[in-house]
Amino acid sequence: MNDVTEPVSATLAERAKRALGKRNLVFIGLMGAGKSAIGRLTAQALGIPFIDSDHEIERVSRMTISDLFATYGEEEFRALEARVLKRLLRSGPRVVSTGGGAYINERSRRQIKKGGLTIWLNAELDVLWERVNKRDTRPLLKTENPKQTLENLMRARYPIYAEADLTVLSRDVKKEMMVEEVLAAIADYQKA
Ligand SMILES: Nc1ncnc2c1ncn2[C@@H]1O[C@H](COP(=O)(O)OP(=O)(O)O)[C@@H](O)[C@H]1O
Ligand SMILES: O=C(O)C1=C[C@@H](OP(=O)(O)O)[C@@H](O)[C@H](O)C1
Ligand SMILES: [Mg+2]
Repeated sequence: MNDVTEPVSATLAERAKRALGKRNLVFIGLMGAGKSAIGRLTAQALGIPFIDSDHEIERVSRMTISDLFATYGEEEFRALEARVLKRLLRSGPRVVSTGGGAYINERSRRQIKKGGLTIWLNAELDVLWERVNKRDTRPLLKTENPKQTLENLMRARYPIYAEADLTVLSRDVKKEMMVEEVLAAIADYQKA
């Protein structure tokens, strides 16, 4: 039990920052859940650096995610993703937003669990679909029936995302409200 009384004046962001300490905060969840967008805003609120692992992968490879998948295939992409994550998670505190498949890959999942506090942005299919169908940047959804593909990924992945330390329901509310809920979840988190 933590018996230190919080000063009443501490803002939610300050309390969350204190609870996070030197750990990284790692966003996981399916495509369209808001990991990149909410991760960036959360880092701003906490006043700590933000890195999106897909962005970092694109920077070091000088290729887009789509081109990486098309040229080298998913397996090579996962190997590169695991290497990049290992480096990004070496020191903290940072907010790291991962791509949707990172936590599903065993090697990356091990690194993520070791490297920080994990937060799953859980979302319903229709919320995700409304968001991802506006863009064609996600190679895994270039199928005949992308909504069905997304649903299949939900079934396969949600039990694994559920291992996260924290879960917040991602839905169509203002992004600032999502950030508040994320900060509250961190501030309230007590590891057993
Ligand atoms: N709470 C929200 N309300 C409305 N749109 C959102 C919300 N969160 C994210 N988005 C939008 O949904 C799209 C997908 O979000 P993104 O952060 O790229 O998801 P992810 O990185 O999990 O795939 C983006 O256009 C983003 O601006
Ligand atoms: O779910 C996945 O396997 C993927 C999700 C994408 O990231 P977002 O979840 O940020 O869209 C990106 O890493 C790649 O297209 C693969
Ligand atoms: Mg993203």
